[in-house]
Amino acid sequence: MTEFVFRPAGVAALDARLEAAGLLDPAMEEVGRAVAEAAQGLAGGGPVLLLAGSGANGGDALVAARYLAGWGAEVRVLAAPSRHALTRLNRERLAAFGVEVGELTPGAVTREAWGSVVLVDGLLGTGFQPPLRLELAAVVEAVNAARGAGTRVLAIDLPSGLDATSAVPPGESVRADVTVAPVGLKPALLFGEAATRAGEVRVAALALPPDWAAGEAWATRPDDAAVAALLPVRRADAHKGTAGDVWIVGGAPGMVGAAALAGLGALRAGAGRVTLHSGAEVPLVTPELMVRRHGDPGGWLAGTGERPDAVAVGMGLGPGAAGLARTVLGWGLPTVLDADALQPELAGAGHDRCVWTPHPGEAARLLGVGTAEVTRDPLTAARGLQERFGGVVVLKGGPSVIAHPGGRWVSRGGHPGMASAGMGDTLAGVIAALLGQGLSAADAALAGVRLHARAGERAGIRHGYGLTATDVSAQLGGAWLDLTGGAGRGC
Ligand SMILES: NC(=O)C1=CN([C@@H]2O[C@H](COP(=O)(O)OP(=O)(O)OC[C@H]3O[C@@H](n4cnc5c(N)ncnc54)[C@H](O)[C@@H]3O)[C@@H](O)[C@H]2O)[C@@H](O)CC1
Repeated sequence: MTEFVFRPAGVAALDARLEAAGLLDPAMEEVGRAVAEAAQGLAGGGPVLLLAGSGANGGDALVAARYLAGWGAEVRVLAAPSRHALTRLNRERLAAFGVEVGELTPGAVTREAWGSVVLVDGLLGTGFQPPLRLELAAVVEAVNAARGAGTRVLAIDLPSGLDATSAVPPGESVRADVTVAPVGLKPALLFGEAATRAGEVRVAALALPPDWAAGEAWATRPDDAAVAALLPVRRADAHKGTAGDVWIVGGAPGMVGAAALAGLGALRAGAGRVTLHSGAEVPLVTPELMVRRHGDPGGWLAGTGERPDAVAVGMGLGPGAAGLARTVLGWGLPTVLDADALQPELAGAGHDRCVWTPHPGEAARLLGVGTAEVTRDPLTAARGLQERFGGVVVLKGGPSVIAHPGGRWVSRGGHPGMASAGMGDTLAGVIAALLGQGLSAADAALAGVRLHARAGERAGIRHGYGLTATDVSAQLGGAWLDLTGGAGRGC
């Protein structure tokens, strides 16, 4: 399922539409039921403690308590006073089930958590405005202490205390084992330290009018079927001339490995022919990679009339890369700009066939901000880069963000072993290969990132944290088959 990613403003807008259509009550009912089902699965028949805050997040918890009580589970409920109409209504409905609702205090949480197998955190969701007020801070501490003593914690929408938009928790927050997110994900569930506090994230789909969720989403996370549909299908009479002629422009003395890795990535992602243009002597990484050395690569690029189907420029290129990149951009061909070609002076030079592939440090350089600002909110950073540089931006990370003129995608998968030098060079080659096979810049970026991540997952099984970019390249063909469902498609 392709998932939506919302910011609080999008959630509020969706709520307003639901309310205007008289659908907010059924929506909260659906969320509560999904939470109850997840809690029941975790509790295995044991007692469940539900904590309800003063907003709609608390309302979700009260609905969940009603379902659990109706299914015969032992439920304990502690709730804050609320002025939220639907939350109050659901508290009244719960009373009809004979469930007593206790006052939400840190002491009560500690007491009631004792013997509870699962604790449901419905304290705060997208309506949280940091910092956490003192009385709730102590409740959060009590929740985490209960978890430390063995109670499983299920958060509704977000672990309480996380700022929905930020990868950096504003302070202490609930640490959850499972988070059930209504309608879609929030950035905090995807990125950085915040995401590590959410545990396993499950999206609870709601019955909404078609297009409502898409209309309010800040980004989407496409599934593998959507990515597979982008990959080219070859005819039986395909030959190297139809599979894309790719150039890699990179490699300076002492930095030739980066360009060689990009070349290898392009070959393994199906490019028909890959030529590495370099100002340095490049080692033979594989005989299929053609290497052309130029005394003055910039001069040669400026003068040559030869043109490939796609170019990747910048890997290991060193100083002067911006000038070379500008020349290549001037050709208007499908182009990947990576590493040293990612220079602020190229702002506005992008065109609709180019893909910029910065990691957070490079993105910070391009935006003129600190790296922490980029990693705190990668979706906003990627959008800012796309607006400033044009084309498509892949902001690399776990997960990566792809910003294109129509919106933003968040990638899936990958492996922590991919945190090693050379991975980005391989990715640049992969995206160039897909461009060379006729994909648009946005599609090549999305499909390239997912292929690379899938190859990393495969390589990770064998090599764990010791996996290298070369290992990932070697798995690209298998990753392609995983995504498309087998060999020979279309032949
Ligand atoms: N469209 C959707 O996605 C739906 C969302 N629902 C739920 O609605 C939630 C959002 O509800 P609300 O907007 O009512 O917001 P929340 O329930 O997240 O929080 C609002 C409450 O928290 C309190 N609060 C805010 N900042 C605080 C702080 N720093 N310290 C202590 N207390 C603080 C406020 O006083 C307010 O009472 C979502 O997270 C989700 O759980 C569902 O109920 C229905 C459908």
